[in-house]
Amino acid sequence: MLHYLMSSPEIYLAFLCFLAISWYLKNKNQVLMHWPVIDVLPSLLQNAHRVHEWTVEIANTFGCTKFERGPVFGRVDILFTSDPRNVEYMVRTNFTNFPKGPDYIKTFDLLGDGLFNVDSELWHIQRRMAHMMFASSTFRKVQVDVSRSMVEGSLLPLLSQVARNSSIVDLEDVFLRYTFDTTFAVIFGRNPKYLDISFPPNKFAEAMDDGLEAIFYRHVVPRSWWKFSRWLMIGKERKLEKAWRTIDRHIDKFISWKREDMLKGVEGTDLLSTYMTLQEEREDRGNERNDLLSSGDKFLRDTVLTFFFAGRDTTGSALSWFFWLIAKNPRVEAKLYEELNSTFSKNSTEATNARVFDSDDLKGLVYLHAGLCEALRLYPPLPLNRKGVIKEDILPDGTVVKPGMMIVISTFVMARMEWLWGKDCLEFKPERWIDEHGRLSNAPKYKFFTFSQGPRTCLGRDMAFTFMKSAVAAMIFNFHVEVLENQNICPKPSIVLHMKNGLLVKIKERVHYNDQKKE
Ligand code: HEM
Repeated sequence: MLHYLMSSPEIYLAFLCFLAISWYLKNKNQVLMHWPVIDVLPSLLQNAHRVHEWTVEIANTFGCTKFERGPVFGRVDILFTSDPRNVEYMVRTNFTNFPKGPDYIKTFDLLGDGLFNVDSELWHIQRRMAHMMFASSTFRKVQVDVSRSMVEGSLLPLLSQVARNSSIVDLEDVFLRYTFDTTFAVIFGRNPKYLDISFPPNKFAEAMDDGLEAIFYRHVVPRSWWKFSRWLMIGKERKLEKAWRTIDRHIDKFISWKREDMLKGVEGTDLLSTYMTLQEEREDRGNERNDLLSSGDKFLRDTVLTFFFAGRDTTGSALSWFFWLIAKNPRVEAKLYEELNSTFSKNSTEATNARVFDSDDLKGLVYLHAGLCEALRLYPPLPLNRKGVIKEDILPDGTVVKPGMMIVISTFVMARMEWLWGKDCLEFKPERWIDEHGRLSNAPKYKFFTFSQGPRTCLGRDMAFTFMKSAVAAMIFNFHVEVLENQNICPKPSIVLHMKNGLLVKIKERVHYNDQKKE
């Protein structure tokens, strides 16, 4: 038989094809297929469009920790884990052994040497500086004032207009515009008015989106491939280059504006002004240490871009998923409305006649806080986190990790594990976050990594809650959001958990509001 096959190459080839096709058909429904040489690359490419759902399937099939090797030509050992014990160990207990690593900064090179990217001493210095700012009462007040004025001056008027026209609007687009304006205002001290009923274009926002998209693709294709594309300047890398130039041009302009303001003696309380003032003070003191503050506009560029990247898309994505969950759970919406109604202190605005909540009111809204935490659990805006390894170590589940390995943590998977969150893990239940005394419960915190934990925990968590709460409270109190039926709502394959197709809704003004107007 073998002799016969060898003497007829066509038959031999056909036989090989038959074997390969049968093998493929037999294995094609497997969650992960291992091919010779290219290993799991075809599975990754095949599932890239639904990467978050795929990671859940992997965890359901193989358990919440799985080791894989990349293709031969882009060899990298990857460990996927969603075991909270491992995550806690890496982000807190033995934090110093799990830095972001040099590969991270190369992949996210657009962000330069900003806080998000760097490790060791460079990270310590920046973290201390940024922490001081985020903890200051002045900066907290800026956040409260900015969110209130954006909700009152832009968000509610826009939604009233949409309601009056009975138009259909993509709520995710609205929220990304809202968080663009709020984040921009706290960082640069100006309102760019991206959230407007005319839905204006914005080159800076578009460049940020393109940059994010290219960075995501760097996670899907082998490292050698995206580096080769970069060298040739083709595909997503070309798009990234263009976005990079646009971003730099804009940030240069924002820094110049600020410098002009400072020369005119205009004092700002935004982040950029604060960093620039620190730089000036350093120069005035004649401090010769070659530290970050003396590294000029490059430091300012990397810092403000990092804050912008960290704050805008994450918070916008969280709001979109929250409203989708509310639409699917009218019981929760009713309870939220009840809580808002009993809290509202009479402070309606002249401009819109709509009602916004002040920061003291927002602090006491337990059910609202619980609802947001629950949405952030189910749809973590940063669903994947990456770590490197310095020294060989053993994770709490017994997995050995070695230098050079890439560890990928999925908080999206974590929310979907029955053994961790119970049989109802897929349900949207704000009650999970409230104890028997009606107070916010501490119990779920040890398994909640949406903002990460430990020394590198999110710096903007409170800011995100401020922006989200002001928007959600005013929206639910004044409007009912009706999500259009038959939409395919699913996560977009991206670094940030956006919706793939947006969220189309109609807006209805609440009846109670009209009733009170008549009084
Ligand atoms: C719902 C909204 C947000 C979520 C879910 C979120 C989540 C996270 C996560 C998971 C990390 C850790 C990332 C890592 O270790 O690689 C992080 C870090 C960070 N976040 Fe947030 N974030 C949000 C909003 C914000 C906002 C509004 C800001 C402020 C502008 C901000 C600033 C930062 C910064 C500066 C870091 C880096 C901290 C460090 O490396 O030391 N975040 N965030």
